[in-house]
Amino acid sequence: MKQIVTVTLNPAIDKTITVDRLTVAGLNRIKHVRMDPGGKGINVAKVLVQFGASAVAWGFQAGVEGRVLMQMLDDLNIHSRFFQTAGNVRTNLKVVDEATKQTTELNEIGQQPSDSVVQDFIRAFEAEMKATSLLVLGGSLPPGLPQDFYRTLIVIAGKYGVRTILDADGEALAAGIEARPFAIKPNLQELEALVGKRLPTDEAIVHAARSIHAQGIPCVVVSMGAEGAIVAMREGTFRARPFPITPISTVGAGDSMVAAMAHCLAEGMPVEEMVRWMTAAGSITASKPGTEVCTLTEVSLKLDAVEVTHL
Ligand SMILES: Nc1ncnc2c1ncn2[C@@H]1O[C@H](COP(=O)(O)OP(=O)(O)OP(=O)(O)O)[C@@H](O)[C@H]1O
Ligand SMILES: O=P(O)(O)OC[C@@]1(O)O[C@H](CO)[C@@H](O)[C@@H]1O
Repeated sequence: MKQIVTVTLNPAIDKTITVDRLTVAGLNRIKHVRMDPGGKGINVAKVLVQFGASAVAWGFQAGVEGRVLMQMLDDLNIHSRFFQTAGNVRTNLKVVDEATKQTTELNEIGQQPSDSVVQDFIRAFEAEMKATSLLVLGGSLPPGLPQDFYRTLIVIAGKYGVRTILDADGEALAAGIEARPFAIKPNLQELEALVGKRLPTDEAIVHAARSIHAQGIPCVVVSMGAEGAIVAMREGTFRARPFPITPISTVGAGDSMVAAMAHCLAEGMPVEEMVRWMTAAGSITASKPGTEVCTLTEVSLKLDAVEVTHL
């Protein structure tokens, strides 16, 4: 069976700190700290490993934090290929406010990979596509990489018949879409930025998702936090509503959706089932601390609790 490759060009160590109530411009005493390997493609790989899929995480890494990150991936039994560059992997701070149940994210900009390492990456990536069925591209681009870097990778993957799921935002998403990835998964804010207007109703979101689908993107998934998701595909447009949870940290919820999509595509599952899997995976991850992700058993048990409507 061919593998799934996830790419995290700007990985991170996620440092999640919990405070009773966040006081801006005041002293905050930290109750709890946890560290997780982070970055969108890495989170997708974490879920896929839990699901028993054959996945490899690719990207750039640097410095002491890079070594710590590689050790964290090893500890989670995640196969990886990270190209070493100068500097240090970033640390992204996630501040959980227990009183409001809100998380504030402070993400570093990341480390610029050298040109020669980028060229090495592209060469090896192209070779790897021959053994790959599905590609997941996730997260921000590190400084120095052109905004159309994802488009370049999608074009290379396409030469080998590899389908791509793209989870990015801003210019990287807009440029990536030009290469016609198989799927995109913007959250609502990212979709609004992409279409350049507010989308205040389900009808407006459906219209925007369908119009992007009509531009040649087979699967458009719009994630909407506690409101669930809207999915536009050839088979139809679906509205998914999750079961209620107590959100602990929503960090990685969107990545868990992407991972569930990759899993379902690899398994050739029917579209409506895929919508169920994606929603359940996102919601279970949102109910876990830090950047901890859902497991196969947890998701399987909750599939029937997701409400899916064919619009
Ligand atoms: N508070 C919540 N209650 C129930 N389900 C949730 C909640 N937050 C997230 N989810 C689930 O996770 C999915 C993805 O969430 P969201 O739209 O916040 O993704 P995202 O913004 O891409 O997240 P991230 O970038 O942090 O991974 C939702 O579609 C939903 O199924
Ligand atoms: O700064 P980016 O690359 O946009 O997002 C990075 C990040 O916030 O995304 C993941 C959650 O989706 C976290 O693990 C990680 O810290």
